[in-house]
Amino acid sequence: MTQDHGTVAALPQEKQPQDLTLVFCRRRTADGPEILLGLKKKGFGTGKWNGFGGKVEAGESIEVAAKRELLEEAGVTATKVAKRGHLTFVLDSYEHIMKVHLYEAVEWHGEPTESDEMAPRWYREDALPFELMWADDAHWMPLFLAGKSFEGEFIFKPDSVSIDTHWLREASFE
Ligand SMILES: COc1nc(N)nc2c1ncn2[C@H]1C[C@H](O)[C@@H](COP(=O)(O)OP(=O)(O)OP(=O)(O)O)O1
Repeated sequence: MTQDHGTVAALPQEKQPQDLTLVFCRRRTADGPEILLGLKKKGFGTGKWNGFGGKVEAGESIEVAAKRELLEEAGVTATKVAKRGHLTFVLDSYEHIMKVHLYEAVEWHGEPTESDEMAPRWYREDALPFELMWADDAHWMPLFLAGKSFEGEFIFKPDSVSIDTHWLREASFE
């Protein structure tokens, strides 16, 4: 794990924070564990494989928002989720500082179904398409897959593709 904590650049003053969610479902198969990713079809991050999530709406709890976005985007109902990450993202191409609340769906049901926003697909956890995912994912996903919880900040370069500075550390959300 990279430990740049303390050396990361100051967050931009002109951007307001915005809460977003990101949820991952997992399953065990005869070939090993798999994780559900979705190909983003429109909006921010189009063309990337990611978990399911979006902005928390006014008056909505973060956990309710996480479950709502999973249902809207993948047709999957989560009855129990566990907070696994708190990640801050800063990109020139996004007007807010993203505060992303990352969850694992611990209990869920429903067959993943394509929506207007995401096309879901199960991936083996040892064969994730990191080259088609956000650059930060390669840093924290190993912690997620190992069952750990974490927090961190990722400040992207002006291209909004590669990471300029970051820190990442294990954390507890109990
Ligand atoms: C920059 O790095 C990122 N990495 C990862 N793994 N995920 C990210 C990154 N930046 C954003 N995300 C996630 C956070 C959210 O789950 C989505 C973005 O949400 P979106 O803009 O699609 O929110 P919605 O409310 O669904 O959008 P609409 O307002 O268009 O309905 O990406």
